[in-house]
Amino acid sequence: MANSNLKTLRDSAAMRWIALLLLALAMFCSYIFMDILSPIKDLMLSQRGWDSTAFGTMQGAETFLNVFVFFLIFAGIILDKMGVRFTALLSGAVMLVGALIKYYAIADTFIGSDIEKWFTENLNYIPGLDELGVSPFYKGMPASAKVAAIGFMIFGCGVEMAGITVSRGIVKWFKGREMALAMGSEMALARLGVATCMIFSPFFAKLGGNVSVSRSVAFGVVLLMIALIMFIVYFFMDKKLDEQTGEAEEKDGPFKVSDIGQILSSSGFWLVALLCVLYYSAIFPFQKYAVNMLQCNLHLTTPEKGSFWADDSVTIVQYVIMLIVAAAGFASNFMKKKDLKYAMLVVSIISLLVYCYMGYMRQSAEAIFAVFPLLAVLITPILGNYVDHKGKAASMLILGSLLLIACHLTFAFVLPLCGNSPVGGVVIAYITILVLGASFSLVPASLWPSVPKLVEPKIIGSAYALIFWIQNIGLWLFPLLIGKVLEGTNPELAAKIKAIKETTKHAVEAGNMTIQEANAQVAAVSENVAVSYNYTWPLVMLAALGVAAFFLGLLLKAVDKKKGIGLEEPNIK
Ligand SMILES: NCCCC[C@H](NC(=O)[C@@H](N)CCCCN)C(=O)O
Repeated sequence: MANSNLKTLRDSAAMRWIALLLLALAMFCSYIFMDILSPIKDLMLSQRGWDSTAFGTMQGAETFLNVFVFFLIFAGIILDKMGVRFTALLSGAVMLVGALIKYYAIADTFIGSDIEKWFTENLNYIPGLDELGVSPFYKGMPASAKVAAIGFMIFGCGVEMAGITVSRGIVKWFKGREMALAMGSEMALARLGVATCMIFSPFFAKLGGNVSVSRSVAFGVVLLMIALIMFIVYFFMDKKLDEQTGEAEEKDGPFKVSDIGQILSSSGFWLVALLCVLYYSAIFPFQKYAVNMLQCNLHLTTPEKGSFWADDSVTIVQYVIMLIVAAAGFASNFMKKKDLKYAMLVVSIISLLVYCYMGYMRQSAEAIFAVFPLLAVLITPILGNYVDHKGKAASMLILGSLLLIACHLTFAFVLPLCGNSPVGGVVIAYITILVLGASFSLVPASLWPSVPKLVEPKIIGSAYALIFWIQNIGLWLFPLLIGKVLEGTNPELAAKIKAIKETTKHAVEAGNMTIQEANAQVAAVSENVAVSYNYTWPLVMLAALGVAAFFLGLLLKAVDKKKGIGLEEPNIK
């Protein structure tokens, strides 16, 4: 250490922020993998023969073990018993194992393998769970979707465990210092991960003109290897810190069953946990379908191959502009001089507008939707700072819910009217997505820092684990429900696929068509069906979640006033 007065690693600002960078980069990579298939739902339908229900079931599997096998609760116990660095390594390894299984399911080698055959015939339900309607598999689910679901379940355990571990790690390194800014920065980088995924997943899938969905998943797997390396480096920093402080590990809040009772008896905790599950259920599951929703509503016309806007290098330029938006916006938080702060913000906003223009010119739903997490990258730390100094967390939760309702209703009822007006449609889509991005900054920036005001410091880790668990119930259920509502409200599309499958099957049996020709016809119809869904009802369902979150927000504000919880008070007095 440069300064001999510094006693431990965490006393050095540089070391503290390096520790945060390692944890946040690991989360950045995990958030990329989390949504790796979301922007290529249309390709999964056309290349792997999935339908919306298979896609929704597979996506929902991510939270299955956390919710029904209570893995998140165990993760909390492991974290409190074994400490941050061990749990970080464990979560990194679990994420990687799950990702490798998912990669195998999507890989070309899986097609026609014995494993595919076995999974086609077996694992049609889990005894007991099927009766309850919570089985992550069903009869007729494509084998690749079943195996991908198994991989995604394991990944889901790792990523949620990592989420709790990183939060606790930040508390360990930043307690009494710039903790809210550190948490906001970590979330901002995670959002950048989602934006990166929206651009690079389709980019890799379509690289060089030939479509390969497994290439996107391979990209995610490589990133998870990097995440594991980040956790390994963090392991040594954390160990060094403990050697310096003389602490064996964080033992200040061990998980005890009696603590759960204490947490569950707090009305404020319940209101925040319910608001969290309602709000996040209308965001994360939506994110998995948003690109397809835009494709279905905007009738985008991909630029001709060989034209300037269709070139792969434009994607890279657009990503660099995205990094400028994020870096300038993020840096503005640290500028002491007001002029410099505003200059950074102006650079960030101008870059954002350039980014939006490029997204329009490329007619790319993925690039258009990528501004959603991008705005959150820009303003989550700013709002976190606001909560730290000015408070108003409960009001921000209410405002965030109102914006959520307005956005989902606009997607449901206004966007479909703009399909024939290419510029109008894209402009409305951009504005709505940006407003949704603002909502997605308001709620997380105020919700997560409010939890320490609701429970004793000793049980904060357990409280986060419980909120994550309750939230995961919604994150499991809603992708599934969106898929089902989508299929249910678009019966003619499912019938179209069934009809072409039957017609081509008969033609092949009669010797009038080769299997290749039949597959090509099915793929062509599937491709057309994939961009023809009417998303009105799934979106109305998500808006209804926003309405419930809004009323809970009002109730929380009233309870806060009555009980003096201090949610409207600044964190730093
Ligand atoms: N330091 C704040 C941690 C919470 C961030 C929050 N993430 C979650 O709530 C995860 N449980 C979500 C996992 C998503 C699963 N698809 C966030 O706002 O990202």
